[in-house]
Amino acid sequence: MKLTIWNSLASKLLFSLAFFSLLLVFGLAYVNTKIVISGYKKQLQELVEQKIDFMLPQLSDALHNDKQLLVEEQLIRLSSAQVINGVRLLRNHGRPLVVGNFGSSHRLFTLALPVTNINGEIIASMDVAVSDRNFRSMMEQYFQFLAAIIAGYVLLVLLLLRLLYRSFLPLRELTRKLEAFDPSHPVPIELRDTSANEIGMIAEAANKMSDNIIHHADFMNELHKEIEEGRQHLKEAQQIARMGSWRIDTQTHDCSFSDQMYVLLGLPMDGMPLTWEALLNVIEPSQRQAFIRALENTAQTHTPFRLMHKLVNAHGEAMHVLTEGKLSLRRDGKAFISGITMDVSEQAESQQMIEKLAFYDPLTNLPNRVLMQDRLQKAIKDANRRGEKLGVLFLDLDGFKNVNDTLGHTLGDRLLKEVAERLKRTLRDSDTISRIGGDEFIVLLPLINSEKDITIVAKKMIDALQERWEFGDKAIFTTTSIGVAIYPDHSDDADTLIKFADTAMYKAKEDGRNRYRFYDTTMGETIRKKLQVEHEMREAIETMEQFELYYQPKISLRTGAITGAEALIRWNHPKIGTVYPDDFIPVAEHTGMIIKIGEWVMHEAARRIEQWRASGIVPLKLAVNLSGRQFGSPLLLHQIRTVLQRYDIKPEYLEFEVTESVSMISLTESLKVLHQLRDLGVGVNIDDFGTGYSSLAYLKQFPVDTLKIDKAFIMNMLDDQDDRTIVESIVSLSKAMGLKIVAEGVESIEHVRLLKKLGVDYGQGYFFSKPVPFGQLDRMYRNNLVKMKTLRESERREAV
Ligand SMILES: Nc1nc2c(ncn2[C@@H]2O[C@@H]3COP(=O)(O)O[C@H]4[C@@H](O)[C@H](n5cnc6c(=O)[nH]c(N)nc65)O[C@@H]4COP(=O)(O)O[C@H]3[C@H]2O)c(=O)[nH]1
Repeated sequence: MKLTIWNSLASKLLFSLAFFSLLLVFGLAYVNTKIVISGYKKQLQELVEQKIDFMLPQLSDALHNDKQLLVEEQLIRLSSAQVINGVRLLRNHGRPLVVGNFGSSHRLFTLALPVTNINGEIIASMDVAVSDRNFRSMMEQYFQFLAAIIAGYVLLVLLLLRLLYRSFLPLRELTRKLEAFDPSHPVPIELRDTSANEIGMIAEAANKMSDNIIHHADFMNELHKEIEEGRQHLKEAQQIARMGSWRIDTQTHDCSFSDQMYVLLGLPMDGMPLTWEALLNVIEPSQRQAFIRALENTAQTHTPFRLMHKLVNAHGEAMHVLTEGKLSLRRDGKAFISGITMDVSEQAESQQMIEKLAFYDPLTNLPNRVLMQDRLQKAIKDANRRGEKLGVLFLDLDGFKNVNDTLGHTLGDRLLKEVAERLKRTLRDSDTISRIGGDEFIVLLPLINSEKDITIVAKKMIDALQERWEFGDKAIFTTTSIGVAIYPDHSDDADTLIKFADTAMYKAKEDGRNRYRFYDTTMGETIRKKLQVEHEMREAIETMEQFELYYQPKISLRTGAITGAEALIRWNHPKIGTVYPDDFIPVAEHTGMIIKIGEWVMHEAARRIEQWRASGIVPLKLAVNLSGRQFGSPLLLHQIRTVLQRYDIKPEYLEFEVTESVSMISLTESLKVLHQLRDLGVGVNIDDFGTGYSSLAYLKQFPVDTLKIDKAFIMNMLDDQDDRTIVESIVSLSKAMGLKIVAEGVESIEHVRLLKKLGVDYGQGYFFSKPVPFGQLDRMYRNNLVKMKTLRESERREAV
């Protein structure tokens, strides 16, 4: 509403006040003037009447007596009074008598009086013209006074109006400020007039009110901020927790959802309300009924519900969710179910993962020991019920540690995965393959009738695992040892069966690896002994005093001369006596003690070479065996260099024997080490050739000059045509490749004859000499030198 002069209360008040004040003033002035005038007139009349009364007896008398002059005199005297203009006497007889200026316009009023005689009879009437002279001056004074009073009054009114106007000014300011007052952004009204009057009180009240509103607005703002922060916090919390909240009307199924719920369901937040049908649609069809039932049950029984179920959201993402809801009543009495839905896919996956980790090997995805034990127990029960046997096969890869040490764990892991795959391909679905740690696997073979069944499977596994493994440019050769225990033959207890299979596996390793062994009762003792050996070997390698190198000479089959010797370690055990390398090298290899032992062997052999040289004899070439772990050790080259330097011997007097299987674990790595050895100037032989299934094509790349044919072939070649064929082909191929050949295990003259016939260069075996202590070798060598010298001389003489 616009404030105008017409609707302004102040202007109305002011105008009214001004108008009524003036009306009052002028009214009062008018009345007062009237009173003053009438009072004055009355006074004048009384004065004139007094004068007339005073002269009236003489006038009456004069009239009565018709004394004209006296009458006139009387009238003149009367008219000479200051307040009388003139007199006119109207007699009953005769002409009117006028005295003075009766007709003057300055007459205030005319006083008509009867003139009576003493009898009371009217004898004349007299008109007296009362002068307005005094009246005028009196009235002038009166009006001046009145004007002064009115002016003063008007001034007073004006002052009052001004006061009033000024008093209303704060109200105008208040109006303006109230109009401008914005409750959403309130600012203090701050009216200046706070004087102690009604307006001041209003101003003060308005100030207070604005302060209160500001305070309230501040409070509301804070509250709003807090609510907003709370809402934001809730939103973020929902985002972080991947949790949406919702509300569903139990009757109409009208839904309302939080933003995160839309996100969760993969639906756009375009203002379109989410419907009950849309919600049901994303729930995994098989779980929809369960969801509806849970809601209905909550609506009926008022008990909260908690449901784990699956969703497939609008983006097609499947997720595990946890939905919880409870019944709530609105103020209007309507019931709805409010709740939350949380994406627990990660937790579900973690849970699955935990369960998987608890029961499965993460590398190969095979059952782990826990699950295998559980399955074994069940399988035992089944086998018991059906009266069948059950095979427990304990597998351990041969030389897996070498793979890990030389090629790294990544490749080791790939190998294990591949092993798992090959085992799966080899076995039936009903068989359980488990990895129980490291390179150890356990296979459960149910439905077994006899040992023969197990033997077939064990062989199949050995065959499957000894094939070449190729990983990029790396080819690995490895074999497997398997121990077998059978339910109920060996035990009816799961743990015992596993333990027995493990024991049998150790036996398979001891017996040369790449084979299987069935458990028998004597094996336990062997294992115990093995642990004992390990313990005692640890003590023995502290000083190395219990160890001794034996030497087995290598003989030239053409000349019969000793051309070298292989250093073979012996452990002179204080209680047991001589312990042969086959009984402790695998343990030393397994535990890593081989590195220290191998270093000692190199030193010992080098010391002997140096000893020969010092005594003036051309040293024999001594061959030192390198196990897989030594071959892959980064210390190997350093150790060899140290030895060569320390004993100051020529590298050509030292050679190293690496078994075929070790050298073939990884072609790339082996080639690298073999080249490094050749660069040092030391010789390298491939030992036990023929057992490792290596291809001669690979061998061609090896910087080696000698092959040692495994003694098993030599020892059997006279009786076994296959072995003989193998020997023949190794010899012919080696010759074609320009390699020297050493035949080990030469036990008889027949061996020698055949080997010579085949063209083998060197022989090593019991026929020539068993491994002997250095002193003995030394004597043999010196005698041989003499013999050779004599032979050469007689040959020379014969020639001459
Ligand atoms: N039946 C029969 N056997 C014969 C005949 N000629 C030699 N032998 C035996 O065959 C083995 C030859 O050594 P190897 O094949 O390198 O096989 C060696 C070698 O691989 C390993 N070894 C020995 N000494 C060391 C060593 O110092 N370091 C490492 N790493 N391994 C060693 O122990 C294995 C066994 O050594 P030993 O028990 O000394 O057994 C020796 C030797 O005594 C024969 O005509 N008939």
